[in-house]
Amino acid sequence: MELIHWYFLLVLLFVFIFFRHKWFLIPSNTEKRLLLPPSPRKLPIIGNLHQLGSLPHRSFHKLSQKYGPVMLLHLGSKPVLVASSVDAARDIMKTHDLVWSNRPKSSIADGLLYGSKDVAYASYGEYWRQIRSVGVLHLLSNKRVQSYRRVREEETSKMVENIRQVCDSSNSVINLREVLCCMTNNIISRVAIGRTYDEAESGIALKALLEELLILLGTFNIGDYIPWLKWLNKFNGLDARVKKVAKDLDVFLESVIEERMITNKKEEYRAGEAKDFVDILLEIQNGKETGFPLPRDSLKATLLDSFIAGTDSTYTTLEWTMTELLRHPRVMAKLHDEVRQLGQGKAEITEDDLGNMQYLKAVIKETLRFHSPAPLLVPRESMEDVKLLDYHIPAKTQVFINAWAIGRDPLSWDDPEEYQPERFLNSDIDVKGLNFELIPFGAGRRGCPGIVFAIMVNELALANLVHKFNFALPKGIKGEDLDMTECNGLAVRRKLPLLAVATPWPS
Ligand code: HEM
Repeated sequence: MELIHWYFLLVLLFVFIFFRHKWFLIPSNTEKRLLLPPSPRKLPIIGNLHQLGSLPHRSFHKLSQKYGPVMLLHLGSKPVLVASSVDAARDIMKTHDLVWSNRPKSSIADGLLYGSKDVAYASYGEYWRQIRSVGVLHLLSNKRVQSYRRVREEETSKMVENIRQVCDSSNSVINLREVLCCMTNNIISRVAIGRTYDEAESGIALKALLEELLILLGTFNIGDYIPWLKWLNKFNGLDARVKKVAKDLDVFLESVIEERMITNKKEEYRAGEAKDFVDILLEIQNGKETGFPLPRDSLKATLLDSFIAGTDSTYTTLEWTMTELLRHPRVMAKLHDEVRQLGQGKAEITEDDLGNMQYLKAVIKETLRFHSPAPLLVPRESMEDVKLLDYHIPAKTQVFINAWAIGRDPLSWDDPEEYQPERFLNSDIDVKGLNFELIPFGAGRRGCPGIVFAIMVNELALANLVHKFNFALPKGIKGEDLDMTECNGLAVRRKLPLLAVATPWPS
């Protein structure tokens, strides 16, 4: 055969192979064997975005009852997996934890956190490993968390005092959200920057600024899912809000750091007072202790992370706990008995007393099961093709793990819709990321490094509240009538703040 014919045949063969896969989409044998998870029908352009609803953890749960515990949605052009079973969660956060250790890009986080230089939003890689080790070893180690005991105890006492003052006034209805939020924010603020919101000269402005930071990070950004629509953010004001908050926060953080560098706060510490995050980060920024330098932007992003990750999630847990206690007088009475017996004769409960309060610990675990503040955890993204149970998951798929649905799965829990702390009394199940039926803090490499801190704040505050007061709902409201509607944000909280009447005990 002439050379020209061979050449012609070769071109034909090449065109056939190329078109078969790319254009005509006829699956090859390998592709035929790749089983993708079931998907609800999607619409052009928006995909399944219309099925998200205002409370995605609930919408996903409903969909998963039809499509199964692993389903693949498309939010705009992004493939998004929803995992709603213990096995799927374990597969992602344990068996294939490394593959799933990336976070999807968020342009809002990029804008607010110096290009996602913090721990929570940083992409997986050497930088994240370094910045996470700063958090785990220097800021949130058990020893360091212990060192902030005085801050927690002082702010808890202040909260009790504030409630007592309202009891003394004629209008004795207390906005519990407000007091719990104020206590938590003051603790985090003192630990991170060495002073409470109101001690800062621009106290009110800082409070509003941090609130706006959390709102923006909880905002759904269409541009992340339908990239060609990101121009919309110029017109709806989102881009401008992000820019303004980032700039104002930067001015504030720079002033905190500059002031510290001039006054060298280290020498001012009173005996027994713990170093705050600013001083610890300034000490290690040259890299002598860590082996890598800490640029100024990373330092500022890390400070912001403590406010973002540590405030709303913590006080929201306390607000849900008080809500459930007011709805369940039996549980409240049992908790009173334990705390008042162990706290007998004490002016206040300290962290030394918490070790024996088994029912108190069970109450907090039950709240985290029933009202996980981060019901879909923090999204992750696969870095390469990976198997999930029997399914093939392509690289760059985002995953939401529905911790809220897993916490209510009847396969794992008896009477899952009942608030029953007793279920944890003779059980080894904990929230630390080893029991995949209870994962309010996630698990694995990207699991929450603030668990010990968060649990200590919650236990101490709850113990002192029930030690010092009897709580009731305002006149005319019964526990069963309490509005339990949720509101979505960075943490899922009650739509309406919790109001209650407190009576000092012993009266
Ligand atoms: C009740 C309170 C809290 C809850 C429910 C909570 C929950 C979570 C969850 C679900 C994640 C994502 C885990 C994953 O992807 O597997 C996370 C990550 C994180 N949390 Fe918490 N958290 C709480 C308190 C705190 C506190 C007090 C701090 C620090 C002061 C903190 C710092 C962080 C950080 C830095 C990350 C990012 C970890 C990474 O991406 O490597 N959290 N948290």
